[in-house]
Amino acid sequence: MTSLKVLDIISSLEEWAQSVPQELRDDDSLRKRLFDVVQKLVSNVETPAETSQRLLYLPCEIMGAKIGGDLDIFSLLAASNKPLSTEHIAKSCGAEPRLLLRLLKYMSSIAMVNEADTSFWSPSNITRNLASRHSAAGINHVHDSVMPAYHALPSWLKRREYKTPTAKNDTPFAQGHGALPETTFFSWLEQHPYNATEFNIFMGVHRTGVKTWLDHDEICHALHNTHEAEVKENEVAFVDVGGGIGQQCKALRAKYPELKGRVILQDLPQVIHEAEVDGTIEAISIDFLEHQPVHSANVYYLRSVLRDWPDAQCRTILGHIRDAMAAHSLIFIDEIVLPDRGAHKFSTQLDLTMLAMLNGEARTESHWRTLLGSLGFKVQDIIVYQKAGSEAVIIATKK
Ligand SMILES: C[S@@+](CC[C@H](N)C(=O)[O-])C[C@H]1O[C@@H](n2cnc3c(N)ncnc32)[C@H](O)[C@@H]1O
Repeated sequence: MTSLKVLDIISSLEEWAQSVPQELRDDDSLRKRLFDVVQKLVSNVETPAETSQRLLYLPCEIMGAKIGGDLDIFSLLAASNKPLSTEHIAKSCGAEPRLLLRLLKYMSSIAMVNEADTSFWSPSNITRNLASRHSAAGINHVHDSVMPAYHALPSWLKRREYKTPTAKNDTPFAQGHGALPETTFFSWLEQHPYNATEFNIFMGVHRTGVKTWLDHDEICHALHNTHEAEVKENEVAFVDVGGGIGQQCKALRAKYPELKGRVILQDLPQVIHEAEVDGTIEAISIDFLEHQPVHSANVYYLRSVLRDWPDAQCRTILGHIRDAMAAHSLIFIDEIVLPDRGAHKFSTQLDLTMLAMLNGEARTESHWRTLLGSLGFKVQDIIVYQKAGSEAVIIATKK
């Protein structure tokens, strides 16, 4: 007979599944604890048949999200103050009602939308999470650019005898897309403007809702100390190396409008072309594998850049920066710093994605220290600002 305690816990969880208690909404650390424990519990109680159901049909989830985004179903439902009929949604997105009903039934079975009544639909928590242009860009990027690389990874690893790649070419990405081995993800984007736009939008906001380096006092303190000590009007306060379309430069200017000195965004020409910056930020096209044209800046900042490259290319990129640094310059490496044990799924799945896309890698703390030490950097601090994803800023000077 089932014990009363187990029944009580199940009833509470059933209640919470209907409506999350306010306490959990208000306290993010409690919410995260519940999120982690429920995931662990599911994997501990599932049967072999349930494990198969979960794993074998996993790609259907991203497919469902892609189709829902293509048809604008999520934003339509999220904006509506009453449940919408299948016919109403069909009219709005141009799909055949009979087919749309099948799609919506799948989406509701995984809580991507809510089945309010027979053939009537309302938004769920996931619908709202997926309703923005930014979420759509992430889904489009993974579905259209990343999935072929995931598919190729197992056979690519077998062919390469399960060894860490050392070159930037011959990637699972190139194999999966049927491209020439010398094609890298970044060179491929030049020929695929739609994918480039989705990737750049996704990069700008891929951490929406989570803390960033600018939310952390110790990191900002390091930035400010350098700033007060060294920067005059026309000196360089901050360079975002491989900064994409400029989100972090803009966030920095917004947080510190009084910051003196130039703020510079650097990226490939085709990305700089799409940069969304105003007159307070200078945008410069560079190839960071070739050179670092800005000398003696206060801070050289690299976010999610070095994970894209094997060690050899990281050495080249970092070597150019080191040569451009003055004694007072700091380098801020905003990256995954994996713990030696107990890494979270958010960072290990990113590590495999970097391997599949770019022969890249998420590195452990000891790996970072060895790499930076051998290049003539002195690590001053490693500040973890997002524990689950092991997101940290490594602050270093030139030795
Ligand atoms: C993963 S994205 C990170 C973008 C940004 N730092 C962020 O966190 O949102 C890597 C960036 O490196 C840029 N990149 C790749 N190869 C480059 C190169 N050779 N020179 C300069 N930038 C490059 C890409 O265009 C892209 O914007």
